[in-house]
Amino acid sequence: MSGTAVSHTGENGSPEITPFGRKLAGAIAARGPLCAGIDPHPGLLDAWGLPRNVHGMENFALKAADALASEVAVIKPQSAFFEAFGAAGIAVLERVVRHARSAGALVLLDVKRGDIGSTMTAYARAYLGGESALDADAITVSPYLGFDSLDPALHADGKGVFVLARTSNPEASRLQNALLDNGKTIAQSIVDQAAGRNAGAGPLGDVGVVVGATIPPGELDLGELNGPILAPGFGAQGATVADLRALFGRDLTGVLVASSRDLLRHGPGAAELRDEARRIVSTLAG
Ligand SMILES: O=C(O)c1cc(=O)[nH]c(=O)n1[C@@H]1O[C@H](COP(=O)(O)O)[C@@H](O)[C@H]1O
Repeated sequence: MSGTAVSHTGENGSPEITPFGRKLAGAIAARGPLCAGIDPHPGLLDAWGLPRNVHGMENFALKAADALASEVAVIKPQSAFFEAFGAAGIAVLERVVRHARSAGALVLLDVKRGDIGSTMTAYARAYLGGESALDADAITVSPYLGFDSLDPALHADGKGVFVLARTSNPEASRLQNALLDNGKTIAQSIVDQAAGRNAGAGPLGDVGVVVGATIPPGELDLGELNGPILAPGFGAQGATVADLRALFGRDLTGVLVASSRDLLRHGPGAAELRDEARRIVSTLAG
């Protein structure tokens, strides 16, 4: 279930790469649909009794990864909090990514990248290229340079993307619910383009979308997506399990529920972090 992409030998004898969607479906079946965010906020460093410097951040991030990566399906480090410390912070991020993958979690690196195709190729190499020190299983991407500009990341073998469609923040609605000339909202058009890439894949395609758990039900038609949905906004941003069910339906198949601050505030004890992760998974199943 971990980041190891090559799992079988294909008919022609060459290694067959397990698609990200299949790995994710297996991870969710085994561990539940929780995506644990690792967001080393200054306020959380204070709460864990750690200094607001790169050493405190390193201690926080490695402790959180160590406690949670053997428990949850997906670990989502938020790159911004690591980048804030420059090269030393990126070095910590590299360790977190490696450590979480080797403990059996899939790593969704939250970098929200998006650029013209040739630059996107470099981003894909940085985050989804097997040779990179930041090689993750999936990344978050922004489609505002055009969905097809994301192609280099969409074509990375065995890797996944989560495309921002309808984000959890209150400022998002005006732009993402704006109507295109075909009468669809921008958010719906992004979902539909992701669905086009996932057609025929099973059990889940590799192209996920980000839909905030905080948005009102009924805005989006996700019925044809055939891919995973990352739902941030649960916990610290106010969304509840009832909100998730109202938005995505009773059975949350394919929905990866993300929590960062609300989960991490249960640290620094590893047992407390794991207990809280288990509690969330059981409420999502019930
Ligand atoms: O892509 C994301 O993960 C994301 C998308 C979105 O719509 N809203 C959102 O909050 N996020 C990220 O999810 C995390 C939310 O953290 P908490 O609110 O502390 O659970 C942050 O790392 C955000 O950058």
